[in-house]
Amino acid sequence: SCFSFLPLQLPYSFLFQESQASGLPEYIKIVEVGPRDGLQNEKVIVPTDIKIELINRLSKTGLPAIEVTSFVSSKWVPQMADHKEVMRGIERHPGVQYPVLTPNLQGFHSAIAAGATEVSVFGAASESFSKMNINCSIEESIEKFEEIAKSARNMDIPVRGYVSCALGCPYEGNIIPAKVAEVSKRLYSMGCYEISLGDTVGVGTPGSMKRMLEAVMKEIPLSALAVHCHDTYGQALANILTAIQMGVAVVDSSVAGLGGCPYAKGATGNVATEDVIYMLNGLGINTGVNLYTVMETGNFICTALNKKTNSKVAQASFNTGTIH
Ligand SMILES: CC(C)(COP(=O)([O-])OP(=O)([O-])OC[C@H]1O[C@@H](n2cnc3c(N)ncnc32)[C@H](O)[C@@H]1OP(=O)([O-])[O-])[C@@H](O)C(=O)NCCC(=O)NCCSC(=O)C[C@@](C)(O)CC(=O)[O-]
Repeated sequence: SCFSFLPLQLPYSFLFQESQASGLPEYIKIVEVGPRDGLQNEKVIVPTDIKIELINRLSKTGLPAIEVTSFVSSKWVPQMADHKEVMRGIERHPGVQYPVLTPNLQGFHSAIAAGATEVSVFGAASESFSKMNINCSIEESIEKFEEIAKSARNMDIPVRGYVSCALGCPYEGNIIPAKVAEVSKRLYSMGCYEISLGDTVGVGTPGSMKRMLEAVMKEIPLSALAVHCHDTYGQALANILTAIQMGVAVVDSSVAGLGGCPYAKGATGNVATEDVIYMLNGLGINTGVNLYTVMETGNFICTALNKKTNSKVAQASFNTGTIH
């Protein structure tokens, strides 16, 4: 193509296609979940200094939020056992949020002691998944999250809320949109500033995304919604496009498409951050994130893990030496 000789340093605004597609948000916030969701499923324990360097590199890309680690039981998720060291070891950039996962008060207190200034609680719209993931029912999880929300409020700590299995469950299959809306509403009502709707197994399609969002949007303002898509069935970008066409302006993604949930067998990684940025750049939507530095960071972590990137954009660019 005529762009094949574009120097990599070219301001990427130049690469924006012309139209600001009407009706789409002008700015989309990307929440990078690679260091947590991406790494948690790695079989081999990733050295703590690699995790820290990954986060430090991501902090220089313009990403507004980077999920650092999880304050969960190391018996359940051994990869996150170094949560304190990672939280303490990273360089924090002004203006970047560094949330961490906390399933209960114990996790919340250790997160705060390690210097966390934002936490995420993680519930599910499926009873079976809740049990397998955090060893309690949805109702019991809400009680634990309420305790976190209360303590967090007293300390001015923002709380984000996840709803897993929003488009399907690895154990129960279909999940009805009304259940997703109900759990989302409870998290929002207890003070979660944002609800991230997780397609944990990556089985959703634009059709199920639309039906689910229509139900959730009746209960929660659009400005408080995020989507978190895994790409198991190759539908993640289509699902994200559907969500942003409906006005959702926060998208979770993982550098190099790393990841998978340890309690959702067979589920692959999150949608790759590189691929989301490329799509949004093409739509003329601002993210403030530099695609090249994210690709370099993807290359860093894939080399460290001795893995191939799952980002199509990174594969294409490294194959041709260009970015179109
Ligand atoms: C929630 C628990 C802890 C309950 O686990 P439990 O066994 O029911 O906990 P418990 O309260 O009965 O305590 C048992 C032991 O765990 C310890 N414990 C208790 N709490 C903590 C804590 N916070 N941090 C560290 N240790 C903890 C506690 O101290 C005790 O230790 P022991 O006395 O036996 O030595 C457990 O089930 C767990 O750690 N689960 C991990 C779940 C997880 O991290 N899943 C992956 C993230 S979710 C996800 O990926 C989905 C998402 C968010 O990305 C969105 C999407 O894609 O859908």
